[in-house]
Amino acid sequence: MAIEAWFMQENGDDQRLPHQKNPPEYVLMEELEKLGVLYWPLDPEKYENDPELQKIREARGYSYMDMLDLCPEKVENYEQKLKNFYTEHIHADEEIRYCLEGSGYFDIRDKDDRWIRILIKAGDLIVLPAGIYHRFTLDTSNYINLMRLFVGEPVWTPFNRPQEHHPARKDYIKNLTEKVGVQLEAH
Ligand SMILES: CSCCC(=O)C(=O)O
Ligand SMILES: [Fe+2]
Repeated sequence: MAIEAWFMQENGDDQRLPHQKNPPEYVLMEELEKLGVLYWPLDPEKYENDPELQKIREARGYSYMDMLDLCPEKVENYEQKLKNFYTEHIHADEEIRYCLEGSGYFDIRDKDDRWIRILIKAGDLIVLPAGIYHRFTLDTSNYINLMRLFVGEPVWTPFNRPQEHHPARKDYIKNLTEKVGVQLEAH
């Protein structure tokens, strides 16, 4: 199964709706790859003892892992956390999430600063590169259970936009410029 992604139609509607354009404009994995996104489809039933997951963790140094079961009973400051997740931000490191149950949307900015909405569902392991502007929302299913991975001691700190002088942002832009030859405007 491939990952599903599309350019967003931004309007004032509920963030949990798909926000597809009419007609829809889908984005292929190869375009996401150019933006630095990585993706593996895995078997979520096997997550506790999955040689494929193990291989990825070893290859990329993902030594740390924990679970984020996004429901109001299990998460402190649930509403505030959801708000923070949907505030456009970057991190100094990769954001690595493996969806075990439920689903949700990761929105990322493309090279022209357009929002691409990525549907993440059970079995999807996704890596967002350090320095990419992004945000996250639940979808109308209102539930997701995620594995969080990290290289070494985890740092989850979000840096809200604008962050044009953040080293991770500068590095990201530099890589993107070299890779696809685009010049991003500072915002
Ligand atoms: C719910 S995981 C994704 C949210 C996010 O972008 C983050 O935690 O930094
Ligand atoms: Fe994030």
